[in-house]
Formats: sequence, C-alpha cells, structure tokens
Amino acid sequence: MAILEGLLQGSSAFPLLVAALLLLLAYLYAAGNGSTEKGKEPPGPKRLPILGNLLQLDLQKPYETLCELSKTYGSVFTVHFGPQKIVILSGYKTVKEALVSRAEEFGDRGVSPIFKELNNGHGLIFTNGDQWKEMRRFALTNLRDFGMGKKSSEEKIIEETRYLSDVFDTFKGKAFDTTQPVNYAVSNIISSIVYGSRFEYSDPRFKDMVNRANEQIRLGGTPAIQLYNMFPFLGPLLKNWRRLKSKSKEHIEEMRKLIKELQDTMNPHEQRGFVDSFLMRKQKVEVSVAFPLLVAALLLLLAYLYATGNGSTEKGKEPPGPKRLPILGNLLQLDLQKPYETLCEFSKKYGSIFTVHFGPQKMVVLAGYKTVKEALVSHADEFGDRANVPIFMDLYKGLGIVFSNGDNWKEMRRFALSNLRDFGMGKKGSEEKIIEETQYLSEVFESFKGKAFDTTQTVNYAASNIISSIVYGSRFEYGDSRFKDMVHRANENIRLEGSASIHLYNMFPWLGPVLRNWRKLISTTKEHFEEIRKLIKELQDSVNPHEQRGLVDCFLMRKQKVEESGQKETFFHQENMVISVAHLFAAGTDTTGTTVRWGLLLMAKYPHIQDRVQEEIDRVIGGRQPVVEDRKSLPYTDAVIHETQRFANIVPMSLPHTTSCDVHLQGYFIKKGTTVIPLLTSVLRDESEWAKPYVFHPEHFLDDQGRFIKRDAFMPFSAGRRVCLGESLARMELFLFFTSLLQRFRFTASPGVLEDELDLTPTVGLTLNPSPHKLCAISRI
Ligand code: HEM
Repeated sequence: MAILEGLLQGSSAFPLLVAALLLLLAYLYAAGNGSTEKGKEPPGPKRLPILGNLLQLDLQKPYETLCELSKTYGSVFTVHFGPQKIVILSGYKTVKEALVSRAEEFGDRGVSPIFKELNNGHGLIFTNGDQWKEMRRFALTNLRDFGMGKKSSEEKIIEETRYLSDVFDTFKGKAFDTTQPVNYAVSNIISSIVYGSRFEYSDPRFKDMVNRANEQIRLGGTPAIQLYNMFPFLGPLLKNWRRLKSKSKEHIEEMRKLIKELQDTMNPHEQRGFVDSFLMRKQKVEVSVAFPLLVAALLLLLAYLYATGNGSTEKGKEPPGPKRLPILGNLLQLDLQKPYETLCEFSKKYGSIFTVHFGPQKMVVLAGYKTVKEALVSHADEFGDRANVPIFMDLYKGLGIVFSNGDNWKEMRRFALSNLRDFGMGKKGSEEKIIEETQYLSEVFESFKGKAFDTTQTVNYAASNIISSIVYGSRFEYGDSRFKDMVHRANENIRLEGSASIHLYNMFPWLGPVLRNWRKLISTTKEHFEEIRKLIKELQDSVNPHEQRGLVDCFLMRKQKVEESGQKETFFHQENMVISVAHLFAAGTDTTGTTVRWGLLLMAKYPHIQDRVQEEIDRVIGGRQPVVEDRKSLPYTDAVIHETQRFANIVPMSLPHTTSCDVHLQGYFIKKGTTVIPLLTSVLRDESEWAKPYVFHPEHFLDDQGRFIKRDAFMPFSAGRRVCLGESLARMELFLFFTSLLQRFRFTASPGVLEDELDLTPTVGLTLNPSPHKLCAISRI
C-alpha cells in the first residue's frame, strides 16, 4: 500500500471515506467462481474484493508480473486490475489464435478511462466501430499515398539518415545521449507524411512536440495512471493524471495551430500530406453556415440569368406547376405550417399531377384518388421507392424500414412483417393483447371520475404497449418513467420531423446548425437510440434460444446465426435492428394513438353520432368485452371508425416516394429520382369520391340499408409497395380501443365548453394531431 500513499497526494478525508465504504461493501461481495452459464472463465490468481489483484501486481512493470502469473495459470488467464476484470493472452500460439484466427472477436479496442477521457471517442487508436474503421481506412490510404511502401518514403528516410548522421558527427566520437536526435529523426518521417514536411532538429516547436508526445506515452504507462484506470474517482488526486491532462491539452492546442497554418496555405491542387487530404475531405462533407450562404448569394446573383424553364424535356412534357423563384422555388407560396393545404389548392389549378419546388428541390405531387391509385398501385414498382430526404438520411442513414430502399428495405420489411404476424398482427395473439390493454386504459379513464382530462398520454401509452409487446415481448406500466420518456421522445420526433423549420432544412440542409428543431431532433434521436440499445441489451442478456418473446429476440437469433456462419454481408446487424425497432415503435405509437384520440374528440363534438354508436354497441354486444368478430355486426360503429380515419387524415402527404426510373404518367414525363408526394389529403377529400368531403359524415361508409360499405378512396394507410406495414394491426387496435371505450364511457367536452367550441383544427407534425383539449369520460356502467 506504500505505493498508494505515494500516489495520493494532498489526500483529503473524502477519498478515505469512499475507500472505507468500499472496503465495507467488500465483505458483502462474493468473488464468483469463474463459471457462467455459457462456460468456464479463464482461471487466475485469487483476488481481493475491489482491489482485485492490485497488491500482487508490480505496477512499475506489470508485464513482468503477468509473465510470472502465466507460468501458474497458463496461456489464457484472468487478472483483476482493481475491480476491472482483464483476460491475459500469453505465448505465441494463444496470441496468434486470438488476434489472427479470431480477428473479429478480439479486434475491438478496450478503451481505458484515461484514453476515453483524453480522446473523447475521436481519432484512431482508442476508438471502435465505424469511427475507427473510417479513420483507419483514411489513415492507411494516406500513409500509402504519401509515402508508406513507396519510393518517396524511402527517399525521405534516406534524407533523414543524413541529417541524423550529421548530428552524430558533431560529437566527434565523444559520448552523448542518443535519445533526442534519434527521436527527432523518426518523428520527421511521420511528420512529413502527416504535415507534408520535416522539421529542423533545432526548431523549438518541433522539439516541444516530440518531447510532449514522448512524455505523454511515458505518463500513460505510469503506476498512477494505471491506478486511475482502475479507480477513476482518484483522478484529481494524482499528480501524473493532472500532468497528463495538461500536456495533452497543450499538445492538441499546438496541433490545432499547425493544422491551421496548413489550412491557410492549402492548395486544392496539391495535397502535401495527411492533414491536407483530411481538410479537403472535411471541407467536402462539412457544410458550414458561411459557405452555403456565400453559395446562396452567388446563386441569387446567377438567378437573374436563369430561365425558369418551360417544363419540357426531350423525353416529354413535365407536369405543370406554379411559377417559381430561383433557388427559393415556390417557398413563398407554400404554407409551411400546413403544406398539404397549399398543395390541395394548387391541384385545383394545375390538375392531379403537378410540379412544386420546395426551395431548389423539385417534387411531383399526385392528387386525387384516381391518380394516386394509378401511380402507387398500377405503377407500384416505378413509384415504390422512398425519397432521399435530408433529415431522414441524417437520422436513419438509409437503415431500418421506413426510410430505406433496395435490399435493406426488402429484408427489413419482410422480417418485420413475418414477425408482426408471428407475434400477433392479424391473429388471436394481438387481439388478446389489445383487449388486455383496453382494460388498463379504461382503469385510467375511470380514475378521473368524470372530470375533464387530457387523453394524449394514456392513449399513446396504450397504443405503444401493443407494438412494444410485439417488438420487445412485453408491455410497460404506464407509470414507468423510461417508457414514458420513450413514448414522449417518439412523438416529439414525429412532431419535429413535420415542423416548418425541418421542411426548411430539407430544402437547404446547410441551414441545419442554425435551426433549433434540427439540433433538437438530432439529439433526441441519439438519446432514443441509446435507450433502445439498452433495452435490446437487456433482452440479449436474458435471451432463451427456445422461447422467442418478440421481434427483438428473433432479430438477435438471426444476427447470431449470420455471425456464426461467418457471412460478412448481412442486413442483420445491430444498427439495422435499433433503427427498425425505432421505426416500428414510432410508427405504431403516434398514428394509432392519434386516431383513437380523434375518434373520442369527434364523439364529444357530435353527441348524436355517439348516441347511435352506443345504441348499436349496447344492442349487439351488451356488457361483454367486444372482440374483432363483432365488427361485422356493428356497421355503424365501423363506419364511424372509418370516417374518423378519413376525416382526421392523420398522414396528409403520406411519406415521400421517389421514382425508381423514368416514368410517363397521364401524358407527363417524370424523371427517375424525382421526389413524389402522394397527397393522401386529396384522396380522402376527393370531391368526386365523397358526398361531403369536408364534413364528418359516417354515412360515407353506409349503404341505403345501413350496411357497411368499403370505399376504394379510403386510403389513410396509403397503397402499393410502401403501404403501411402495420395496417391490419392498426385496424384491429382502432376497432377494439374505440368500441371498448365507447361501451364503458360517454365522452363529453369539459364543463362549460360547448360542443361547437371543440376545435377540430389539427396541430401539424409529420402526422396531424388534435389540438390540445380535455374530455370528460363519464362511466356508463
Ligand atoms: C392509424 C394508424 C396508422 C396509419 C394511418 C398509418 C399510415 C401510414 C402511412 C400513410 C404510411 C406511408 C406509406 C407510404 O409510404 O406511402 C405508413 C408507413 C408505415 N407504417 Fe403505418 N400507419 C398506421 C399504423 C401503423 C402501425 C401500428 C405500425 C406498426 C407496425 C405501422 C408501421 C408502418 C411502417 C413500418 C411503415 C413504413 C412502410 C415502408 O416504408 O415500407 N403503421 N403508415
């Protein structure tokens, strides 16, 4: 322990207290027998609780102790550096077997606390995953381009040996310390690859840099820093830790200056070294605010020379559309709060296929039942791809289900569909789940005892629990704060994704960093993915190969199978799982919850319709639990649910599609890769299809005899290749939630609010939600 005392300088009572507490806890700590369900763990010396094998290790030369230990415990053994378990590989055969034959499994970097702290997840040596891959690949190609393995580095080294020899010569055979000149020579080789030139040995800045780099390496291996890696809370008490941090800060500062100098003298036609090519690459991907503003100014200038174009190409006439401004397109004519309304207006003037420019981005809008159906159904393949929308590319990187294309989309959609079927959709299983959930939901409604309350959260929780139990294998309690956060985040993201500023971002992505909603969306999505990763990890830790609880279990098993088979190219990887789960969770929560809430609001607004629904439910079902089978005996209720979906129009512009090839539609030419908006609002309110398109009128779905009739123009789930994947689940949920709630409760406006005053104006996001309101749920039983 003497070494400990030496290391803890300026110790105060606090760490001693912590240490005492930890030692106390130690008695409650069982060392474990080194066996897990999955097999025997490598043997190793007996350890103390918390301290592990610390007292057996010579922290000045830990490698020596480890060599000694390998004589007793073999070539694979376990050592505890403090509380941290480390497996040691020793001897040629074992090291080779692990690092070469099982390169994948042993290929990740174990990043110790000090390196985590100093590198912040950046760089090459102390990173993993895509960050590491990209940086390593980039460094390797640059090392090759700027010398490694080529004549030029041979030349550089030969040149450097001359400088080095000159220094050696100056000592005229007298004894001298070789450290500095040799270090300077070696450093100059990598410097000329990285920075593009060597330094003079006498250059004080260079000398400082080399000395600092060496000093950091020395400090990184000292006992104090090893101790810090075991017990990071000791950091501030360790002199070497403080020193290492300040050296590293100085070093990074110096490098920044050097890079800045290179940046200031950069010539795009001649890359001097690694830094130059990094800067060029960075410049390419980074859309700084100043640069695009400059470009925008330039473009505005050019705009005066710009002819609007007559909408004709060699291949045919393009769909007509309103005159546009250069760059801004039709931005000034669009109501970004409700773009679907403007588009419906345009369709009256320009017909059912027209062109609109969202900023510089050309989009073709399909309006009205006939046209949308013709495109999405009769030309399903041509109109079946998802558009590359900047915000969705940022967030989902072409992975998952909703915003992916090609084989990734096909595999993920197929997998999700078969799992939704296996775990419930369209089957008895989900009917039971939904019925169970209506009971929880009713209990919450009951608890308000007829007083007015906001239905948003509970209804969303109920809807979310259905998709959660299919995806994760179990529902959550409504009071579970983690679940509440997840639902809130998913809904908030959907709201933000449809906000005016995100529409603006999609037109001018360089605006991103100055848009609050964009920053917010990026950060909530990151948190959301983090939480999903944790949930998946928990499921992974408790997975039972003989019982698959939900879609995540199946994905994990599939992923494992692929990994075991050694197959490299696969869609069944972690990120695809996380993003697919996020998509199902969001798509399955907001949409159904919102529609149920529209239904309840409409019932409160139109009590005479509610009367008829309740009369039918009472007459046909009475007091027993409604089941899916009852739908055909409840034509009026069914019509009200359908009319709710039509009237609420919750996904007004569907999700954007793109043409997968050049297409001719109704005499117009649409180029491959054009973004296409199937304007579902115009289908659900198509004046040639609906008797009273703008009125809540359940009779739209009833014949003269009061029987339910299907309507072709009922397209709230869209149509064709991209039709909503959860349609049958959603329809089952809507029916069971709606009938169960209407059976048990009478819905009315808050006391003092007249039915007429209940506002049906939606709040707009990617989906249309009822404006904030409260309802009373008065028990009927
Ligand atoms: C009332 C409820 C719902 C409505 C109105 C609705 C509507 C839609 C619409 C309009 C689309 C876009 C289709 C297109 O691109 O043309 C869509 C896609 C999608 N929906 Fe739904 N949805 C609902 C419920 C659900 C549920 C419960 C799930 C969960 C399983 C779900 C999962 C999805 C997925 C994964 C997609 C993307 C499909 C793809 O790109 O291939 N939806 N939905």
